[in-house]
Amino acid sequence: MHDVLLKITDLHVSYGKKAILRGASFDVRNGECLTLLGANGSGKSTSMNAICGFVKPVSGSISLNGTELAGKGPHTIFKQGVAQVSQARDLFPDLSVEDNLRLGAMQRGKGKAAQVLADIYDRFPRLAERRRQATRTLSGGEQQMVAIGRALMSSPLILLLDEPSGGLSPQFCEEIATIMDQLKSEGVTMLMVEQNLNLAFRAADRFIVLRDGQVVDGGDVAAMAGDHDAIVRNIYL
Ligand SMILES: Nc1ncnc2c1ncn2[C@@H]1O[C@H](COP(=O)(O)OP(=O)(O)OP(=O)(O)O)[C@@H](O)[C@H]1O
Repeated sequence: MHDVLLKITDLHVSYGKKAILRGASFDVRNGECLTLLGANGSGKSTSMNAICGFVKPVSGSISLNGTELAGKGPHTIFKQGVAQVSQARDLFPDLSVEDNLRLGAMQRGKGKAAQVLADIYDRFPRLAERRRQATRTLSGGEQQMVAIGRALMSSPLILLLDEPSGGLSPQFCEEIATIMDQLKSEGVTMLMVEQNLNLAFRAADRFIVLRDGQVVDGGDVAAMAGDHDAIVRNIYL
């Protein structure tokens, strides 16, 4: 097993003539949670979308366990083991919780999917209780759990989370943080974009700061000993 699971090297992404990522390089190590920080428009979501194949890079490398992903399509990248937690709004609102979860299994055989589904219900008892309910009738936080559960159904090598706390109450942010702690203790590798700095620093092992499409700062969260002010200043410079 490589120490580095995902290696991004000199990544350039443009929308039309507008360069958004301008030589971004960073690694995600096996089993860690890395958080991408940066001001609005610095290229965080673009980085996630390039890794998932929704946006094609102009140049640079995205390597997963030594396999090149840059230029491949979203379906191929998903099959290689990269699962993005969709926003809750991307769920199928009229389908039941269970049907939404099952859609995440795609590649799995029937027996394996049933086992993974059982594991997800163990992890999210709240979803088990609501398995037959139409997803639109769930609260925002519960829908976010379905989105995380659906991504986990493919047993990914790396889970990408774009704003997992988006619009949730403090109580649900806490629940999401607990879920992420649990995933980390199980060795799930995660890459996260999160504007809620409390959640970002609580869940992450390491952080990087993007500015104008380049990585300008980064380090271990634990080494900061709770002193986040300097990082915050660096984000919003
Ligand atoms: N599909 C697109 N077409 C054209 N420009 C885009 C597209 N998607 C994003 N952009 C632009 O690219 C820049 C970076 O956007 P991106 O969403 O990556 O930033 P971000 O760091 O995630 O910001 P935020 O914190 O506001 O979500 C922005 O200026 C945005 O307007």
